[in-house]
Amino acid sequence: MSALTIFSDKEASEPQWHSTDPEAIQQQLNARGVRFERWEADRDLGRDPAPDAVINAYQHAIDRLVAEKGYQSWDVISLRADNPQKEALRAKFLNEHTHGEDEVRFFVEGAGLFCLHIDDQVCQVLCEKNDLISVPAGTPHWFDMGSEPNFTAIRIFDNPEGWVAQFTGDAIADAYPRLP
Ligand SMILES: CSCCC(=O)/C(O)=C/O
Ligand SMILES: [Fe+2]
Ligand code: NI
Repeated sequence: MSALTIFSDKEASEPQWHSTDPEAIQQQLNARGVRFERWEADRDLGRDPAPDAVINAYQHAIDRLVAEKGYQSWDVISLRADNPQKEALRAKFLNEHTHGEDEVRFFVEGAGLFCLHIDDQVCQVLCEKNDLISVPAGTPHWFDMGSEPNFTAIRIFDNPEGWVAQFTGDAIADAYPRLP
């Protein structure tokens, strides 16, 4: 179940707010400039889907986002617990970073934890299958896929190059809860 937990960025041990209600989550995130919607990820992709198969299955969703916002490129990130690079990839995304464009992700399988550092708060969004999230350009954030990753997400970019990040060098992520 999707969830949002909000902390102060100075106190990681005691959440200020928590909900699993999609409407309440949406309200809190929208108020901070973050788009959060429940879309329909209803295509059967098999156990380990090839990126092209995921794109083909969800071309209609990509087309909708491109028509709305003019996005220029997209790719698929899909990780399973048997991926030999899972620890390195987990560590990479656990570093706080920003992008020069909105971070648009459509979860079509599994789950992952987006942690958004907005003003003086940290918003931890547990994104699950069906969730569309768009984090404004320049928002410091990190992402936890957990020790046994299991998710497939379509990433949509506002540039032709795809994923480009600037790491902030702030170790804030180390203080906050992670997925098991
Ligand atoms: C579900 S996408 C996770 C990886 C990524 O693209 C990113 O930018 C995390 O912050
Ligand atoms: Fe990111
Ligand atoms: Ni909960």
